[in-house]
Amino acid sequence: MAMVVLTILFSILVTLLLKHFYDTLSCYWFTPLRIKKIMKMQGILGPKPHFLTGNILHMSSLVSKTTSNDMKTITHDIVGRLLPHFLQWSTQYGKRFVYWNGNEPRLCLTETELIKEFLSKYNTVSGKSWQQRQGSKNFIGGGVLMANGQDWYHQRHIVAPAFKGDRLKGYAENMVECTKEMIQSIEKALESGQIEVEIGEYMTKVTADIISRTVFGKSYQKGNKIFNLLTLLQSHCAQASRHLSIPGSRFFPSKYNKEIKSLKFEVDNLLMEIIQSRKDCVEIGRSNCYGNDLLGMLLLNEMMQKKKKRGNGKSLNLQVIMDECKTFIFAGHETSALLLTWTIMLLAINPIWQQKVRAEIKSICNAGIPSIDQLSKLTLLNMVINESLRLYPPASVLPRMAFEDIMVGDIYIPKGLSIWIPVLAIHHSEELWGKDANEFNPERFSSKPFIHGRFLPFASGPRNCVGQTFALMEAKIILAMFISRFSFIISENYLHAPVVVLTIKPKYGVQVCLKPLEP
Ligand code: HEM
Repeated sequence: MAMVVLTILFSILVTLLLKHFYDTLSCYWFTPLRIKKIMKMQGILGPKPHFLTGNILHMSSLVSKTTSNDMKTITHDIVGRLLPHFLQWSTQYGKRFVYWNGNEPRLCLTETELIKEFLSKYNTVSGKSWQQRQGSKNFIGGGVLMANGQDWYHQRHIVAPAFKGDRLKGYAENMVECTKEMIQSIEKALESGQIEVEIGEYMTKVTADIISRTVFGKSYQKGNKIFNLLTLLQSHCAQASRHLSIPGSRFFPSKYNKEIKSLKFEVDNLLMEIIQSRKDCVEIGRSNCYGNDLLGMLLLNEMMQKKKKRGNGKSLNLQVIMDECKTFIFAGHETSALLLTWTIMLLAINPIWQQKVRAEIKSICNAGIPSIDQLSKLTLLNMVINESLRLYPPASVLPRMAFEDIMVGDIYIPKGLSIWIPVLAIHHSEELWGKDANEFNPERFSSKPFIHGRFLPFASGPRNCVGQTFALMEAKIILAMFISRFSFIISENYLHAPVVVLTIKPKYGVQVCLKPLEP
């Protein structure tokens, strides 16, 4: 009898091992070969990939070469510096080519019509690849940014109302308060004799305060702590994900993997404490709502859906609620800080535009603080923000994987192929923007008809940035208040050295010399 049981167990083990072996082979060998063959048949070629690493090593060596020196002058011609592999491969293979990010094949797409079609039509059958999800799993988990298919659809519908109508307007007060604090701390620095500041630090702090208050409301101090831990966690995850193309690397007991585990535990505990105390307050009757912030909205949704016994409404479980909070902190912070930092750099080197925008703010807003209704009247400021997002889009590329076979225009995209949209290159394309594509010219956003698919700082289609209106409202409030309080020029110490570390950053920050203006 024992022998029979052992034989059965052994057979199960062997079957599982064989299946695992076949899945690994299929993931690293058969599927990539199949995709390569299909693309070749359509005349879409690309650089030869290496086993496991694909074209990653070649890309990193090109990028480290082009970014090893700082730029000699402040020019916005940065595609060759940040996406040298794109320039090389598009010259060699044309507008469409396939390259390999490890074992993940990626089709580069720059044709605006095809981008528009892909981003508007295929949101539930395309999404974030295993590599992308794995790389961010430990710091944002399964929140809306990394969710796919029906899970994404469901989560998007739950979080989207947080960025609409009165709820959205309700965040303005926080934004003004946080900006006032930031301005006071700059004034203090100037009073102490400083004439120059690294403006990126202030923008990072103010956007962190705003997002912590938006997500956690009154619990924002704990929120700030979570924010700091998440920042550390994100950088560890970025280090660890460099080895993701090696099978099983995520299980190695490396220094990073150990620290990731303990940081994640700490963040989740802090989040759980906040959630539990809100739930307790409602349960014992000390409060009649879960809070007027984003977390409160998610908890209310969870409670209402649970109550709907017969309805088929799905609720978010606690882990997803925690992941959603982390997602908003991650997605809504660095991008906004960078938009503000690059815009201030652009205005610091373009004094005429700085004066024009200041005059506009003065003529529209009382004491430089815009009300919600005044925001839409700040047209010059809006044009400057768009031009800044065009030249320095915080998210320089958009990768999405096809989970089913699809047709985009005349291209047959097999399941498992990722579409890679090089936003930065599209934003700097002379073919799409004209001869002055690399110059700062906000006028281009004044009247020219909008060509769909060529301006993608927030992606587009149903899976665009859900926080776009929040981000633009925040940017206008902060910039309007800052510009009307200080005049500024770029410091001699500023070195122009944009780099891509997930987003486009100024390598050494942006140093500006400030002069307070009369209120
Ligand atoms: C200037 C600021 C911002 C920029 C340039 C930006 C850009 C983007 C882009 C390009 C995407 C699509 C990413 C992809 O699919 O791979 C995205 C998605 C997203 N963004 Fe933003 N974002 C900004 C600010 C914000 C803010 C302030 C929030 C929240 C408060 C936010 C929340 C999100 C979320 C949750 C998603 C995922 C949406 C989905 O997949 O349905 N973003 N953002």
